[in-house]
Amino acid sequence: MYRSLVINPGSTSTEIAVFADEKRKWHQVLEHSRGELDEFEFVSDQLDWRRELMEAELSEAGYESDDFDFIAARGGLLDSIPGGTYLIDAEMVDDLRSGKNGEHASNLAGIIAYQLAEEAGIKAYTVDPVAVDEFLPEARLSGLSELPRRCQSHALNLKGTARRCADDLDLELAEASLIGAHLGGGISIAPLPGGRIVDVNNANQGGPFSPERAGTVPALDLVEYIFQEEPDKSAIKSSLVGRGGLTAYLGTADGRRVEERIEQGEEEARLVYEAMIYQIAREIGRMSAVLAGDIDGIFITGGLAHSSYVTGKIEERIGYLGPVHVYPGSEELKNLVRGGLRVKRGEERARDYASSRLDGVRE
Ligand SMILES: Nc1ncnc2c1ncn2[C@@H]1O[C@H](COP(=O)(O)OP(=O)(O)OP(=O)(O)O)[C@@H](O)[C@H]1O
Ligand SMILES: CCCC(=O)O
Repeated sequence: MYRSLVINPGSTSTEIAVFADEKRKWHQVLEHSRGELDEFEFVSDQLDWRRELMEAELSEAGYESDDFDFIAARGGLLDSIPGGTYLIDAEMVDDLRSGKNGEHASNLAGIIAYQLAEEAGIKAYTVDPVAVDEFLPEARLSGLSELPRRCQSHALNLKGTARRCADDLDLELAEASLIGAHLGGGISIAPLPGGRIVDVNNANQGGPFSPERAGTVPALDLVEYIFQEEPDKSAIKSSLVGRGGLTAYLGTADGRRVEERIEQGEEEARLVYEAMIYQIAREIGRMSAVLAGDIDGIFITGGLAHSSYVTGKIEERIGYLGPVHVYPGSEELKNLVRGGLRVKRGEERARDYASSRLDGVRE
C-alpha cells in the first residue's frame, strides 16, 4: 500500500488530500479570500504563505510529510513535454519559480511538493500538465510562421478520462481511438489515438467559446478593435480568457444559472447556450477528421457534463460519429495519484523533465 499527499492549488484555493493507494483518506480545500490574495503582488509571492497554511492543516489532521511514500502535485506552466508522470526535480522547479511560461497558481504545487519531498527523502511527481504537447507535425502550423499553434489543454482530465473510457469500451488505451471533450470553465477538445493528444483547440486561444473564455474570435476584426480602441493589454486578455464566452454575453459563467434563465423563457440565454453547444459539437466534428473517422468512442467530461441539456444536445449532433460516453466532473486528484502509483508499481517510468522538453521540435 502506498500513502500519498496530493497538492492542487487553484487561483482562489489550495486543495490537499491524502490517499492510501487509490482511496482518498482525507481531503481539505483551503479557500483564500480576495483580501488575503491582494496582499501579494505576484502569485509566486504566495509560496511560503500557502505552504505554511497547508502544513498547519496537515499537522492538525495528524499528518507529517514523512508519513508519505510520494507526493503528487498539479503541473504548472512548464515547457512543452509529452504526456506522462514526471519526477519533480530542481530544473523543473527553476522553470516554475521563474514563471517563464506564465504565472499560475499551479506553478506553486511543484515547488511546494519538491521542498516537502526533499525534506522527507521521498519523490514528488507531476502528471500530464497543461503543457503536454503530442501534436502531429501538421497540427503546429497556424498559417503564420511567426505564430505556431501551441498545444495546451486540460491534459490531466482528458488523459485520465481517456483511460476510463477505453476501459469501459474494453479496449487497451494504446489501441483506442477516442475524441475527448473537457467542458469546464475552459473547453479542450482533442482526438486521442492511443491516448495521445495529437491535436487540440487551445482552450485559451481557440475552439468553442466556453463559460469564461472567448475561444476563436475573428482575427482581423480583433486587430482592428485593438488599434481603434487601444484597450489595456491585461483588460483585452482577460476579456478573452476569464470574461469571455457565457460571461461576456450573459454575465455569468454558471451553466446551472443559464439553464434556470432558459427555463424562465429568456431567449438570449437560450441562444447563447445553444451557440456554445453548437460550437462544441462542431469542434468534435472537426477532430473526427484528424482520426479520419476511425473512432471507437467520444467522451464528454468536466463540470458542464453534469448537464443532460448540454450532453444531450451535443449527442444529437455528433452521435453519428460513434458511441458517446459521459463522465461528469474532473478527477484531478485521483488522476494525479494514479500517475504516481503507476510509477511506484513499475507500470510506467517517471519521465525526466529536462530531456523530455520539445523545444527542438517546435523550432
Ligand atoms: N449541473 C450542472 N449543470 C450545468 N452546468 C454545470 C453543472 N455543474 C457544473 N456546471 C458548470 O461547469 C463549469 C465548471 O466546470 P469545471 O468545474 O470542470 O471547471 P473549472 O475546474 O472551474 O475550470 P477548468 O475546467 O477550465 O479548469 C461551470 O460553468 C459550471 O457552472
Ligand atoms: C489550456 C488551458 C488549460 C486550463 O485552463 O487548465
